[in-house]
Amino acid sequence: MSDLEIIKVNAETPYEVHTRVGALELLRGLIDGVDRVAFLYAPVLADRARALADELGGTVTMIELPDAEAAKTADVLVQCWDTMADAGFTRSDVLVALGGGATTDLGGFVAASWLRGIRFVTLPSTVLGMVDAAVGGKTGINIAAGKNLVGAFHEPMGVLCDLSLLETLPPADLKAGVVEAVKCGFIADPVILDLVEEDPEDALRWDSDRLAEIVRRGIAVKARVVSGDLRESTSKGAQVGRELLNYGHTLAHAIEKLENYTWRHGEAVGVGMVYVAELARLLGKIDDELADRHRTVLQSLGLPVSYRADAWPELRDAMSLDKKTRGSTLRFVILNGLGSAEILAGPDEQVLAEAYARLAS
Ligand SMILES: NC(=O)c1ccc[n+]([C@@H]2O[C@H](COP(=O)([O-])OP(=O)(O)OC[C@H]3O[C@@H](n4cnc5c(N)ncnc54)[C@H](O)[C@@H]3O)[C@@H](O)[C@H]2O)c1
Ligand SMILES: O=C(O)C(=O)C[C@@H](O)[C@H](O)[C@H](O)COP(=O)(O)O
Ligand SMILES: [Zn+2]
Repeated sequence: MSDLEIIKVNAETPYEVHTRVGALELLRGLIDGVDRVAFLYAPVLADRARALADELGGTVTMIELPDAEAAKTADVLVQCWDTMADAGFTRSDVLVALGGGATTDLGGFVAASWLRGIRFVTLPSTVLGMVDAAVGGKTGINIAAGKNLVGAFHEPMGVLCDLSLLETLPPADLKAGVVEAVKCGFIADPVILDLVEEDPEDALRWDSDRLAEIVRRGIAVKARVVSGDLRESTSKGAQVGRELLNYGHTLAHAIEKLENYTWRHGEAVGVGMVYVAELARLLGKIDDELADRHRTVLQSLGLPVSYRADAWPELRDAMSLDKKTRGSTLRFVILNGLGSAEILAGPDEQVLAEAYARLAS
């Protein structure tokens, strides 16, 4: 057994993240004795969800969500509340969310908001969900003004990453999920970058040992960072707390908004990381080798590294509502070395535009 097969998150109530083929068999034991289960799932996983629900026994209310980002809306949230009210869900009941990051973000927010918070379990079915979204308790929805602007911090009671679910994941989604692990490589664990660079094709094989190690290392970084700053409240001066995990996300969320959420989150994060690498290079914080490595590792995976040149004014506008912004001061996470980051607060507008010009196509 890999020593990263079970990773602990030190939340107020600590919980475990299990990552292996067959991890879903732990679900029954995890929620043993619960009266009612709300089982939320992505449509593509309907058969798997029903089979799992049958194994649980007891009263299970099945809720099929719209696919992908269409699940992360206020309308869907209200529909879930209404269904849970009809089924009489109480504070001792549990919600289970099976799907990618969109499903677990919405499911987590239903759990956070129902009766002001009930327990929930995440069963991520994408690489991105396993490495990132299902762990750490950020839950929420998108609104017209931007990505994840409404939500809550609410930790799951357990996370089961069953690697066998990745067999049916479309290659483009698998690839986009690896980006969040690459992010963890730049901010904390460069071995992840080595693993991708040594054999990018193998890194994208759903059943390779390499991908399993990349996923587990990504989870380990996420678990370590959130355990130190659950509510993203401790960045001070040079000390970067949970905001570290937001590396590349300021521009990424702006791109997602402009694209009406049709770009995959991971693809946008890749471009966002190239952007902050250009910012750091311009400011003399990182050398050319490290800045260029962002492009080369993403390109080796066949991921985008640029965006439309004419989009800058709209992107700049959208970035103002980023959650790291304080007052009117825009803040970015930038590297000052491999595996080492700092907060860049209120950068010069010309530098921001120049960094964008360097990645624009
Ligand atoms: N809460 C967090 O900390 C956090 C972290 C990272 C990302 N996110 C959020 O996660 C979302 C992106 O997650 P995602 O990339 O998993 O996208 P997603 O949930 O939209 O899933 C991507 C696609 O894969 C399909 N799919 C999922 N599992 C499958 C499987 N096993 N087989 C076949 N198809 C499958 C889905 O139906 C969907 O079409 C974004 O909304 C992002 O903001 C949240
Ligand atoms: O867990 C975190 O913290 C992250 O920032 C992880 C990100 O990968 C993730 O996309 C998160 O949802 C972004 O958070 P947001 O607060 O910028 O919406
Ligand atoms: Zn992300």
